[in-house]
Formats: sequence, structure tokens, C-alpha cells
Amino acid sequence: MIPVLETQGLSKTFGGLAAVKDVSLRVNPCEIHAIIGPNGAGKSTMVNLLSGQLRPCAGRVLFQGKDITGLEPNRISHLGIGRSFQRTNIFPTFSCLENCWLAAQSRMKNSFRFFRRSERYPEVRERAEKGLELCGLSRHAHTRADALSYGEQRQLEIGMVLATEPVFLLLDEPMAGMGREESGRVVELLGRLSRDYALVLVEHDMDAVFSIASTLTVMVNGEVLASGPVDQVRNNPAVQQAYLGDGEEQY
Ligand SMILES: Nc1ncnc2c1ncn2[C@@H]1O[C@H](COP(=O)(O)OP(=O)(O)OP(=O)(O)O)[C@@H](O)[C@H]1O
Repeated sequence: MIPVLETQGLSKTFGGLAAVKDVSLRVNPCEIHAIIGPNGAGKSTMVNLLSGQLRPCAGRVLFQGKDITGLEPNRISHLGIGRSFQRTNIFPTFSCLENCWLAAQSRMKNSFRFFRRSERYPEVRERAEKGLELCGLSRHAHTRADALSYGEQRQLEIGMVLATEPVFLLLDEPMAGMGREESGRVVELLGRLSRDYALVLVEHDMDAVFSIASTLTVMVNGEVLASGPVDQVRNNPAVQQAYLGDGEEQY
């Protein structure tokens, strides 16, 4: 099976610091692949390398078998890699539908024509509505984004990514700052999405990771400590010792 996404020997240094060292990963279709690790392990740097925000110093990124190493973020997004950011990235005074609309429109050549009459661009509206529906916020289509709860705003961000019609999702801490109920909703949402999308998830919420991820990569100091099926990695003695701490959660 050709993986949706693959990295080969990916490395990134900042000055003398190796933030990501020789990382090789494979993400298969319909897989939730979680990347975990302590602060400073290199997880966000990895995400930035995959989405084109950073260029690697060495190694390759292959998307659907094609080399996309070093492409600009915009090109990578157009190829079908959608990413969310750690902080919320929405337009607060716009409605949820308008937020998804802008995201969907960003895929068009003339993406500056904010809100031109919707009947002229039915496909953009369709994509925006689909993004909203998939993220579970259709009932809030005309609600201003700043009237949503924090958790719903994070859901909206995922809806905006989906409105760009990606085939692969990169989600950087989608549950950060959420309470149990809110993160439960996002876990459900990601479970639904994994039927149709491959997904890389960076997340500190271990309960969430263990309940939805099929593959787990543990990074420490920029390197992969272990990678494979969740149960196998979770029970790996090196992982237990270095990261999870003998069954005691450290987060
Ligand atoms: N732009 C940058 N310039 C210099 N150093 C950086 C830069 N970005 C990250 N680093 C360093 O690279 C290392 C990895 O950082 P990164 O943010 O990828 O870790 P992380 O695993 O995502 O951590 P966290 O869980 O805290 O978000 C850290 O030592 C960090 O200080």
C-alpha cells in the first residue's frame, strides 16, 4: 500500500540545535497517527516540516508517493494537506459559515474576492457547508464565531480545514485547553473523520490519543523513540520509562 504521507530521514536544525533528527514515518489511508512526546521533543517542528512552514535540512517528504519536500505551504495545501494551528485561527466577527467560506475560497485562483455573490460560486458554498457539517456546527452556520464556546471554536477550525477539501489532515493539539466534555466531542469528531481521511495528530491529552489513534510515534529530543500500533508502543519498556512513566500519567 502506498502511504498517504511518508517522511524519509527528515531533519531540521536551528543553529546548533537538532529539533528533528532523521525521522522516518509512514501514514496510511484512514489512519490516525498520533505524535506524542514531552515539551521540546520536536512535534510542532515535524508538523511545520510536513505543511511546508519549515524547510528540512535533510530528508524527504512524500505525499501520495510524490516528493513535496521544500514546497511552499500554499502549494502543499492545494495538493490536499490541510493543517490546523495550535492557537485558534478564526475570524471572530464573521459567522461560522463565512469562516468556512473563506477557507474554501482560499483554494480558488481569485481568492481575494471576499464574499462575492454566493450564487456565482456554488461550489465554494457547498464546500463551506460541507466543512461545517463535517465538524458538527451546521446549526451554528449564522452564529458569529466569537459567540461560540472555546471548544466549538476549535471545532470550527477543523471545519475550516475540511472546507479546503483535504485528503490528509495535520492537527496540532486540537484539544488544547479543552475540558473533558469538549475534548470528548473532538475525539468523536476525529473518529468520524478517520473513516475518510488520514490524519496526523499532535496531542498532549493521552486519554484522547489512546482512544482514537491507531498508530503512535513517540518523539524525544527530536528523535523517534518508538513508532507502531498504539498498544505495542504504549507497552514498549523504553517508552514507559522515558515518557509515560510506569503507568503514571505525567500530564
Ligand atoms: N523557530 C525556532 N527557532 C529556534 N529553535 C526552535 C524553533 N522552533 C522550535 N525550536 C526548538 O526546537 C525544539 C523542538 O521544538 P518543538 O516546538 O518542535 O517541540 P514540541 O515537541 O512541539 O514542544 P511542545 O510540546 O512544547 O509544543 C525546542 O528545543 C525548541 O526550542
